[in-house]
Amino acid sequence: MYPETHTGYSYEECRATADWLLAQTAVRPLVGIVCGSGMGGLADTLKDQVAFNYKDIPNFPQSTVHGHAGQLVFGTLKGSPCVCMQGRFHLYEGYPMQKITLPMRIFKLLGVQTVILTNAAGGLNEDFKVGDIMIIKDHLNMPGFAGNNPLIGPNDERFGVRFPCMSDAYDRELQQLAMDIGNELGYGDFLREGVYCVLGGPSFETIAECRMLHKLGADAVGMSTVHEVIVARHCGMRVFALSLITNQTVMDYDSEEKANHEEVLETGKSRAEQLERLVSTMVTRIGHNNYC
Ligand SMILES: O=P(O)(O)O[C@H]1O[C@H](CO)[C@@H](O)[C@H]1O
Ligand SMILES: Nc1nc2[nH]cnc2c(=O)[nH]1
Repeated sequence: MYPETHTGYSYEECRATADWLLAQTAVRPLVGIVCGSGMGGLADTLKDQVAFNYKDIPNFPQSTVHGHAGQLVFGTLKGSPCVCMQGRFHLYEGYPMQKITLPMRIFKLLGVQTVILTNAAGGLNEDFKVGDIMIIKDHLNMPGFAGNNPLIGPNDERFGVRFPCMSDAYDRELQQLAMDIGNELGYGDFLREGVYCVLGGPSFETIAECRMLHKLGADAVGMSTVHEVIVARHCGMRVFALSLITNQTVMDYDSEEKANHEEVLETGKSRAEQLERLVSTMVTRIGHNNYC
């Protein structure tokens, strides 16, 4: 009934991967972090690191994109136990959605309660500037409109329900916490909130596509995060996500601007310090079991 590419990994295979990792580190992470393009420096801020190359982890895919190192790093952030993906997987790398989202189920089985995702995105909102950090409050799942959802296939109730709710995908308390911390850190001038739209990539958008996405209510566009969020919410983890606006999308036929991955990585570098401080401060203030 379900094509092979839709079956993903079984609960037992996910459990085996999680148990393999747990056997090799004493860290019991409550927070899982995913680093966006050019934002892998976040993982370097973890103390007492135990790092695994993706190629050594049973069932894990490999990172193929420049700016995604391909390591799973365990450690502590100001005393809080964390696990951090230094490099994520994207649909355009040729992996099925069930594979690019596998790490979310591994996070869950490692004991993670809160997932923090970061990404590089093109700004669609004309009020945004390159270097702005956008707290994601909602998403538009374009591949989902075409029938591509990471939860397609048989549902294993040990992970979650068949029809998970997504109107509360992005935890509102965590959004407020990020806004408060950002303001305390003096980031008010470049801290925004908005709607992230995912496309399959790897080609960047045409001018007509950018205009359409903006009209549909998207503030930023990228090629990741949403699938991970859906799987993380399906298995009951809290989610916080942010986009670094690495480039302004082209909306005007007279513009000479051209989207490119080098600019994306450069902007990542130039905001690395602030991003790391925002995320690490959040980690120290997130309460578990009783929320914030
Ligand atoms: O979403 P992350 O992984 O940050 O990467 C973003 O940057 C790349 C394009 O430059 C695409 O992969 C896009 O999704
Ligand atoms: N799709 C898309 N992804 C990005 N990632 C970083 N910038 C962009 C962009 O402009 N478009």
